Amino acid sequence: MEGKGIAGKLLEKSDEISHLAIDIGGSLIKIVYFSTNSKCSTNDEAPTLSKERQEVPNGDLNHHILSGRLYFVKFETSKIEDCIKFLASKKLQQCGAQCRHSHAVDKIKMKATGGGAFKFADLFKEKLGITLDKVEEMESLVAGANFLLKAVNREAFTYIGGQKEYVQIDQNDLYPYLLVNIGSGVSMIKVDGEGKFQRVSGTSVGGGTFLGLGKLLTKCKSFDELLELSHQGNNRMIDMLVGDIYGGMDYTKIGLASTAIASSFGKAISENKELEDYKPEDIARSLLRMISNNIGQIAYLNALRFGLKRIILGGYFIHDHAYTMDTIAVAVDFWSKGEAKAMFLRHEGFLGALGAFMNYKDENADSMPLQLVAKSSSCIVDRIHNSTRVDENETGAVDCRLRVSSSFKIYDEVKRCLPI
Ligand SMILES: Nc1ncnc2c1ncn2[C@@H]1O[C@H](COP(=O)(O)OP(=O)(O)O)[C@@H](O)[C@H]1O
Ligand SMILES: CC(C)(COP(=O)(O)O)[C@@H](O)C(=O)NCCC(=O)O
Repeated sequence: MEGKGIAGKLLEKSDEISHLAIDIGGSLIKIVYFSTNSKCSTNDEAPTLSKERQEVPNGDLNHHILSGRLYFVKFETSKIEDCIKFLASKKLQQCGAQCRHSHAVDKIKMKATGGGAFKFADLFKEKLGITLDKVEEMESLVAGANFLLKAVNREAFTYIGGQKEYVQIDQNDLYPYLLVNIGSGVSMIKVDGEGKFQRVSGTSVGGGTFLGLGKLLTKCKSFDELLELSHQGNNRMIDMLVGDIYGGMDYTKIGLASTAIASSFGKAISENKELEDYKPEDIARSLLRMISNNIGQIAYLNALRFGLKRIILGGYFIHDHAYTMDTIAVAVDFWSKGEAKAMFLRHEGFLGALGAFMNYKDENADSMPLQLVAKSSSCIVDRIHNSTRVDENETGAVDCRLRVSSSFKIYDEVKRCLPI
């Protein structure tokens, strides 16, 4: 990863990283960083920044607006060494070193969330001298989702009949909603406002289950390979359909079409076949459908439980994947009889990291939360739709402005965030 790939290229172009937050999950590490795209100075002076003094709504002139971009990078948690190398990469260290002041190494803090913020705290300290400043995982997911829904243009969309339809949600009509985060496992959170939420349910049958079972059953080596394989498959070869049980007929009395799945993987019981007799692509398809369907159903039941009409889906499992989104959306629509809507997010995998990022405080301004404002035309890098290969370690950079107090020096934050 070091020096290679999109993330490496981005860093070369964007030397001035001011804030960086990390979400270390069971499967993936997600990093969000803000960069002003300006050069670090070569002496101890503050770097030249493209900052403007700008009047803010409350008449307070003591703030700078830093223009820049939010970048999104991911690594596999099992390859945490790559992530450590990335953070310690020469470019970052150089920038930190050039901006060096008197901060003690043990003062360097980085906002971090996810279980790995606990599990790998010692590793970060040992390898990078960074203390992980932990932000609670559910709190981060909610803060990240709220930010995206409120601030980023063309972020939320519905997926119906193979079509994405972007939804601009009225900020006054955002709450309540059900946030369903499909990571290794699944968390379901009822969100009632900024910082107002309750984790109402969850299931251990999630993204980790798909990848774990998929690897065992198909010999695929990676998530992308498994998704790609699922494209070519036909789940009917393995799933037992209503028609298989009802002699090709619909079960009209209870509203089940003959093509509906009666039992996921059900055909495998009735035939005298071994695993090798099934095509890996059919298994992958059936597995993806089973897990997506199940999550869609549990999400709907929880929405029903609390009278929620809007279900927002996040987590890297979704991965902008057409079949996954379609299955979940159809499941929610089917069980709710059209009453509830499933919505997806462009930056679905980065809710936790974004939320941890939002947790930075401007220590020069009475510890006010940093104010991050996405520019209106923030869809910089659109992802390849209908493809399972969004292979770059980076997705959809977002143009942003960061409002900080005038006494804030960007290099202070660089020192706080990065190894020096
Ligand atoms: N490149 C990848 N490697 C592994 N899993 C991936 C990858 N891309 C997507 N996934 C899916 O995303 C899930 C992890 O989602 P994520 O939101 O990052 O959860 P976590 O925080 O538990 O790591 C995996 O279990 C897998 O289903
Ligand atoms: C424990 C977790 C919050 C960890 O988050 P993750 O790394 O999976 O994103 C999540 O895996 C989860 O909610 N699992 C489901 C546990 C349950 O409710 O049964």
